[in-house]
Amino acid sequence: MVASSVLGFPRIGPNREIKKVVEAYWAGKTNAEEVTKVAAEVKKLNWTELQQRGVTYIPSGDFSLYDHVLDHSAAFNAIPKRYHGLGLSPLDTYFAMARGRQADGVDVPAGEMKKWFDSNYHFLVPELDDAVEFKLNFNKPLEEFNEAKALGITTRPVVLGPITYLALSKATKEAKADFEPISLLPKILPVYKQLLSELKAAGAEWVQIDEPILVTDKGANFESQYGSAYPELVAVAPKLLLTTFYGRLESNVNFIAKLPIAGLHIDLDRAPEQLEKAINAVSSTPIVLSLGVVSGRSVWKTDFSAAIKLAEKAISALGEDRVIVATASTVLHIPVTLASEKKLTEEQKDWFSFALEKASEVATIAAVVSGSQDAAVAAALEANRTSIAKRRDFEKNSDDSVRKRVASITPDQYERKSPFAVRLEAQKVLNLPKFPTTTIGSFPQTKEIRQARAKLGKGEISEEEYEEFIKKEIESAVRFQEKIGLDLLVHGEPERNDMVQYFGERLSGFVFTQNAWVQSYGSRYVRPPIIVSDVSRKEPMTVRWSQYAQSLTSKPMKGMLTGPVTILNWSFPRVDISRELQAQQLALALRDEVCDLEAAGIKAIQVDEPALREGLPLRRADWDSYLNWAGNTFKLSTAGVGDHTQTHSHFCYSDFDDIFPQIQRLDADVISIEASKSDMKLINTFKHYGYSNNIGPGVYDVHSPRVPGDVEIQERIKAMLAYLDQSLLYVNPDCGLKTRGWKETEASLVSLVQAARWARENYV
Ligand code: MET
Ligand SMILES: [Zn+2]
Repeated sequence: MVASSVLGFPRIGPNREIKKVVEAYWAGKTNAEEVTKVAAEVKKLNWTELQQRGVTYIPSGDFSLYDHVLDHSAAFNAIPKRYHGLGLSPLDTYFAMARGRQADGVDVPAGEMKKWFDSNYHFLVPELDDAVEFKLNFNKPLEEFNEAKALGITTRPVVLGPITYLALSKATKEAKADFEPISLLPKILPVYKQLLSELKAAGAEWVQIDEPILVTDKGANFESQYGSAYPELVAVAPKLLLTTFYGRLESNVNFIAKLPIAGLHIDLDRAPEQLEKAINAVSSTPIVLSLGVVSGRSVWKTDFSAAIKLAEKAISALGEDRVIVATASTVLHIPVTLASEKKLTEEQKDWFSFALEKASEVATIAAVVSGSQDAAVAAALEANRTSIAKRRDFEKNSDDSVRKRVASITPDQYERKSPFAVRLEAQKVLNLPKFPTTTIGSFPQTKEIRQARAKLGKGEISEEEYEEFIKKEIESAVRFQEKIGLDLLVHGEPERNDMVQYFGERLSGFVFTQNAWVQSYGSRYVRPPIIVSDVSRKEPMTVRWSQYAQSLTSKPMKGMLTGPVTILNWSFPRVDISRELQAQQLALALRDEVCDLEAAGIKAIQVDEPALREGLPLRRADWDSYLNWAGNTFKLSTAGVGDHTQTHSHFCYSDFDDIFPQIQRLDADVISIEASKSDMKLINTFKHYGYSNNIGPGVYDVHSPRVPGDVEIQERIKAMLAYLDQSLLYVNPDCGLKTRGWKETEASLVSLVQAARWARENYV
């Protein structure tokens, strides 16, 4: 009998229960007991659902109140010094690491957040040095294993593997210059051994140990570490299933198959071609092969026939007992269940499958390849065949005018009319001072704004009343910026529920869900739209609001758009046509919008591409092709304007060092880029590559409620000016302010404006 498994499950709760309780806790409206209680209910529900759907291996230990990498650091006592001795409870220390804390005389910034592999999930980067004293503060997988056991449910605990954990870590500021976190492997292993042996003693048969670093180019560097660490772990652990996901192992499979592990999981959604190599690598070993045939990243229904073919191939080589049918990765990246969607048409619903439905898929596929004669299994197989065939039919409806327009794109459409130096002169019409201050676009999305939007949705207020409300919000954002003395203004984006959803709702080709939330970071969840057919613009999407905002002030107003690559990366894309083609369609729609904004008198237009970096393939060999089409689509969307129009772009959340030259290639007149949390690591990048257009590295972290002082901002400006041309430096925060409150927004921006004034006086 072939077993089935799910590698990890969304931990947000079917109705965003975790967000609600955690935010209430932060606001002082509830206590730690209540948080634990709600978390227990969500875990119970997840386990029960997976059990009912017939999944053989159900994950535990993958739950988190904020981030599973942060949980791991807290459990292993990798708590940076700045959080010691603050007199906080363990839970408050944990949240201080996650989001900083500024209360009751305590003032500590949050840790750095980075994108988790090539996804839109963010993890807290562990900070390590030789002084770290690893010890097991708590055994989360064990606690959850026992929690499930008490409910009568046997689970397979999930642990983040030691090599991936260390490879994702960074050195603290205090670390020796040549310190590499991986050097701590001998020091961390005893703690892993304790964790694993406790699981064994508690009766866990298997443990899932996640080592996704193996699908990146870095993975191969760690061959000797895998070779030394895993035999030690295996000696004391339950059976270890080493899991790799999000990409291909390439030759790493050869050394991994030599480890004394009991199972190996490979991602066959992202890399179906690696099956054969994996079978060959494990065939002469006792290793069980877990086949990731059901995507954990896509919301489209799995084509059973393709999955079955892969599974049958493995079974014929290894036998039924050595094959598991699994999700390709955790299904954390997709919404909880299709059952919550009441507004999708029956046709649309039939195309998709969310986390719970994917669980049913793995169970069904496993049953089919085990030769099940069950009528329900046969019916599910038949239903899948019909759904897939219907979707294939639908895919034949392409929008000919869009396809033709894409096919006739010419190279000159990617380029601005004149080089930057000429544009810089022409853009003096904006009348900006030296060190221009600006923000990234959004202002606080207050309760009032969310309520007004909800009321409009429920029909409790009319379209006109809503518009009046938005106008007032824009007006007060404009007055606020004038009052504190910002130079280049924004309208504040009060009309936008989300920077991608807003555009998706106005373009053809998307469908929307009501409750399909996925975790982006901590309590921030997003509801990505789904691209289902060719994309085009029906009418201008933002011009009216930008024009209105500009009419209120004599200062220049930035138009604000989300770029093609970000819309694509933060949506669930189609899987029947290439991502490149989808991005081109988006770019043409945005190009029209950019030109319309210019025609409406908007002198500066920002096209945000925060997700450009996360779409970067995990293997360097695949980078050029991605960067080429992604960069081109950005350029296509912005290059239609005249020299006097200032184009901006914005990037955040990630390491930009390695793609910095590509950002230069985009040729935006101004870029703003997140910089404050990575300890100004970007500074080194500037030193290395330089930058020739205007640039505003963020001077403070907006993902934390902490308020920076003006001297702190001055220091950052000073540091940046060591490598950047003072005539090209902009002063702005790291990102938009939508998740912040007004109080801290005002205090922080006042510091920012003061710091820019200081710079004007000190750099003449
Ligand atoms: C995640 S990047 C956000 C950019 C957007 N313009 C904002 O300010 O919200
Ligand atoms: Zn941003």
